[in-house]
Parts: sequence; structure tokens; C-alpha cells
Amino acid sequence: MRILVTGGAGFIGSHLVDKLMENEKNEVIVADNFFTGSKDNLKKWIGHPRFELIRHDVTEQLLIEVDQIYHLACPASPIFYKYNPVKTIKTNVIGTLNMLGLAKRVGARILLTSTSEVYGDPLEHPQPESYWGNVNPIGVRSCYDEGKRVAETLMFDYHRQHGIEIRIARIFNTYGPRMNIDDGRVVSNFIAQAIRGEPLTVQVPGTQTRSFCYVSDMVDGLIRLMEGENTGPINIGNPGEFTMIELAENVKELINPKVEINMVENTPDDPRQRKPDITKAKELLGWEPKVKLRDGLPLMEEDFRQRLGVPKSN
Ligand SMILES: NC(=O)c1ccc[n+]([C@@H]2O[C@H](COP(=O)([O-])OP(=O)(O)OC[C@H]3O[C@@H](n4cnc5c(N)ncnc54)[C@H](O)[C@@H]3O)[C@@H](O)[C@H]2O)c1
Ligand SMILES: O=C(O)[C@H]1O[C@H](OP(=O)(O)OP(=O)(O)OC[C@H]2O[C@@H](n3ccc(=O)[nH]c3=O)[C@H](O)[C@@H]2O)[C@H](O)[C@@H](O)[C@@H]1O
Repeated sequence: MRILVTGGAGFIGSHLVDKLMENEKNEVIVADNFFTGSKDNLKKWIGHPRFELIRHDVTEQLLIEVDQIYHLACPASPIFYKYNPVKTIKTNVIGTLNMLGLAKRVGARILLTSTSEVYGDPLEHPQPESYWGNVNPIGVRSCYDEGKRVAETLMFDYHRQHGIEIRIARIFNTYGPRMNIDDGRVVSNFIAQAIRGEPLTVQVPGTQTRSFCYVSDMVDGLIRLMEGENTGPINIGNPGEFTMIELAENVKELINPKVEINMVENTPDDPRQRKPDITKAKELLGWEPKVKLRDGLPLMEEDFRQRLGVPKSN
């Protein structure tokens, strides 16, 4: 099987590559423009005979021969996707069109990593896949939310019109080793802050919730979806729901009980609650997450301490 992973130099993508490379029958090609990803995440595979890394921007055509496409390329942290919103929406729309064009030309199956952000600031809780969402079409997050919504539409139109085999995963907040240290997302921020002995920055009101999935569970879910018979969309996430204050308290207790928790300003359109309904993933993929937040945080702490050069003092 020859497998293309777009965005494979990023956080989730590089863990997915590790898992796919475990199967000796797989050849893996990564296409990435290194906007938020890094060669470092793939260093153990560079030079491997079954692995290839291409510097490529998915907003341009890619002409290669593959059997499967995991299409992850897209900045995922709000600070990065808001940095150049026009590029973000181009990546979601033109990038997904290009990958669907490739899938059509070579007859490949394609999986899109969509997001729980397609539900916007949800009025249904928890969110089942049948919920259509509550998204601001002109806000500062729209380049990402609406971009992913169009990407999902394109996937289904190519499926209906051209018979392309599609898979759509709606990913809920995922965390783990290799996240960018200054990525701006909440788990990486809190862990880096706790290790550096800086106050944890909880954005107001602090009662907003998220449900955090450890990256190994996520990768397992994505591969099951690709290999299974269902197009999706299927929610993949951990239903354990926490307020941002609860998350900060957990990080404080586990990593550095001396740090303070500071309330800081938030950004517009921040969803107030988010928790996946994973009934479909359980029934159709036989998947559910295994790693609890309090077990996953220390694994991420270890990786961050190594990269920050701050060993744990006893
Ligand atoms: N991590 C999460 O919590 C989460 C949640 C929902 C959805 N997702 C989705 O999963 C995917 C991966 O997210 P991640 O957390 O690993 O983010 P990430 O930023 O670490 O990885 C994204 C990768 O895509 C690459 N990229 C960005 N624009 C590109 C372009 N135009 N051409 C080629 N490569 C490009 C980046 O360089 C990076 O390597 C994204 O599609 C994201 O929307 C992630
Ligand atoms: O899972 C998803 O579907 C989406 O979730 C995230 O978006 P978001 O939930 O806003 O992620 P964070 O930036 O980590 O914020 C989570 C919450 O933490 C809060 N936060 C963030 C950073 C911080 O330092 N402090 C803090 O309290 C934010 O206000 C927000 O309420 C990801 O960044 C998107 O890529 C992804 O598609």
C-alpha cells in the first residue's frame, strides 16, 4: 500500500506516520510545507527506504501515484490559522480540491481530518454527527471552521458525483508529545507554563469546556476509519469533558503545584462547550479512547521537559 499523508510533519500527522510505518507492507509519502510542522518530527524516518518527504504546498497540484490519502494539511492552532486567514481557507478549499483531484485520477481512498469546530459554538450538547452546527460565517475563526465545512462538502460532492471513496473524521481537541511548544493551544500552553514556572493563562470565563483526546487514541481511530467501510463523518474524540479551570488545576497538581492560575482575556467566538457523542465511532469502528487526561498529561510533560531542557526536580 502506498500512502500519502499531507501535513505529515505536524503533530498528529507525524504520529500517524509512525504507526503506518510499523506495517512493513506500507510505503509512506509525506507532503508538507512546514508552516507549523517540522522535519524533526519525522527524523527517525528520513532516509528509510519505505519513506519519502516532499516539501509541497497542497494549494498546488501534486502528481504522484498512491492508494490512500490521509489529508491533514492545515494549520490547526487558532493563533496559526488566524495568522494568515486567506491562506488557511485556501489550504482547506483549494488544498482539499487538489487532493480530491489526485484521489480521482489515481483511484485512491481519501480521509479528511475535519474538526469539531464544524459545530461552532454548539447549541446541542454533546455533539452528535447529525448536528449541523452554529458557526459564524464572517468571524475570525471562520477561515478554519467554514474552510473545514466546505472541505467536507467537497468530499461528499466528489463521492456522489465521481464515486470517490471518502472518509471524514471530525477530530476533537487532541494533545500529546510533539505539539509545538509555543503552539498556543491550551494543553501545550499550560504544560509549557507549568514547567517554566509561569502562571497558567486561563482565558475568561474559564468555565468553557473541551474534551481532550490523547494522540495515540486519535491515530488508532483515524486508521480504523480509513480501513473500515463507513464514509463518516464520524466524531473521534474523548468524551471526558473539563472546564479550562479544571484543566489548569490538573496541570498545576500534576506538574508544578507552585504555579499561579491567572485569568486573561479571551478571543471572539470561542465555543463555550464541546464534547463528542462517540456512539457512531463505538458502533461502526469498534473504537473508543483508552488514555485518560491524567495519564496523558505526564507523557506530554516528559516530552516538553526534554525539549525545554528542564528536568523534573524531586
Ligand atoms: N490537534 C487537534 O486538536 C485537532 C482537532 C481537530 C482537527 N484537527 C485537524 O488535524 C490536522 C492536523 O492537526 P495538528 O494538530 O497535527 O496540526 P499541526 O499544525 O501540527 O499540523 C498541520 C500540518 O500541516 C502542514 N500544513 C499546513 N498548511 C499546509 C499547506 N498549505 N500545504 C502543506 N502542508 C501544510 C503544517 O506544516 C503541519 O505540518 C489538521 O487538519 C487539523 O485541522 C486537529
Ligand atoms: O478540536 C477541535 O476541533 C479544534 O480545537 C482547537 O481549537 P480550540 O478548542 O479553540 O483550542 P485551544 O486554542 O486549545 O483552546 C481551548 C480552550 O482553552 C482556552 N485557552 C487557550 C489557551 C490558553 O492559554 N488558555 C486558555 O484558557 C481557550 O479560550 C479555549 O476555550 C484546535 O486548535 C483546532 O485545531 C481544532 O480543530
